[in-house]
Amino acid sequence: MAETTLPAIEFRNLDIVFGERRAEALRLVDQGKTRDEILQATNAVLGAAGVSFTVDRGEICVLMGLSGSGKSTILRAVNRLNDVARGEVLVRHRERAIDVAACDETTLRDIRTHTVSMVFQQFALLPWRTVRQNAGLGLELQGLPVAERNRIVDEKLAMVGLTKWADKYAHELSGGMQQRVGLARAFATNADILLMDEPFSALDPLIRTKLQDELLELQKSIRKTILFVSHDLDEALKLGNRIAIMQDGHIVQWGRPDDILLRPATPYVAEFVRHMNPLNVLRGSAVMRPLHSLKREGDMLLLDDAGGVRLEVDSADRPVCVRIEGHGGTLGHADGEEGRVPHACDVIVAPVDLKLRAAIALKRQTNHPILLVDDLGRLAGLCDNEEIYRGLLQRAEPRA
Ligand SMILES: Nc1ncnc2c1ncn2[C@@H]1O[C@H](COP(=O)(O)OP(=O)(O)OP(=O)(O)O)[C@@H](O)[C@H]1O
Repeated sequence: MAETTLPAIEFRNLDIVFGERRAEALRLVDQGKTRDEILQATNAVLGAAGVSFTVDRGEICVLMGLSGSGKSTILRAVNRLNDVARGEVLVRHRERAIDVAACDETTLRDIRTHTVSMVFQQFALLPWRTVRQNAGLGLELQGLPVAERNRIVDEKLAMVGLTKWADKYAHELSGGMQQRVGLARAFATNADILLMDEPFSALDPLIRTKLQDELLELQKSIRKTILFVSHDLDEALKLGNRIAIMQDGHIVQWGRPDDILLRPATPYVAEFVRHMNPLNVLRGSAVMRPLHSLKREGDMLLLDDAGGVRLEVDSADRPVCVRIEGHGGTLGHADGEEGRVPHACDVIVAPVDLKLRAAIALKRQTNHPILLVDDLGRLAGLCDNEEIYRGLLQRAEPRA
């Protein structure tokens, strides 16, 4: 595989078993026995079974599921804190895919020091060290001289807004601040992969939301690969580029947030998503009527059933102009985040990743149809009332 396309992490048919009678437990896994049956027959706990998925570089992948479903078990396999019974855990390390489950101790140490860094739920700060010393722990293990260490740490403490607290001790900080130290410590090592095991769940809801926002903001510049454990679907949908939903050691669905919301794969997932608010999760691309299903007449696309609103596109399907009941109309370009159009218009053009919330704001403001275009300005689809209602009701258009 070309080095640039190597995923950051790849799990291949991973089984993890806690207990003495591993081989017997694995035989029962192969026979399709459940975790309970395996426990009863062998006294071994099935931590994870048949887990396969990839995490691309720069992606946030969230492992989500009820308590005991196996999220931490999988996360901890990435730096071999858990033994793998069967399968591979490939980690991109120094431009090569290394099977952490099978590599030698020296390589493992190198991976833990330079490639994979962990952020814990309970912050794990050493009480006798200052914030700066805690944040520099990973760099100390890398053997960096103190001046260099402090330079990097101060930079990371600034990133998480803790510059003024560098010389304080953990007990002098609030929970949210302590977790910011945890983040600074993980960022400081320059590891490409961050493992985050429910990092915000010990915090109160307001601080938790704030740290989620900060993480997303930071991620725009740091572009780390993050494997994040959460038992909260709201958090998973907000943070994850992709989400793996776990049940009893198995991954029951792995996909993008909109896929999980619109196409839950099992009743268990459907139960999770039933009460979710789709407004902040769904984007135009997930609900739009795609270009190929719009009616065409020559180089005109009909945007309403009566054929009164017609769009002319060029040879690359880029919107050129619009005609309303035979008269020339104007196209207005909206920003994708806020849902605002700069001037009066008849039809709106917006980025295909327009949030559903922004689409509703635009409709409310103008009541015009919304054309969704890709990065090159080519029409991808139409988002009008029908598509918005469908999204709100979390009903997927049958796949074409
Ligand atoms: N070191 C261990 N020894 C024995 N059993 C373990 C060990 N680690 C995890 N388990 C068991 O494996 C199963 C999965 O645990 P895991 O911690 O991965 O779940 P989780 O989804 O992360 O749950 P939580 O949200 O409660 O942390 C549980 O039944 C747990 O008891």
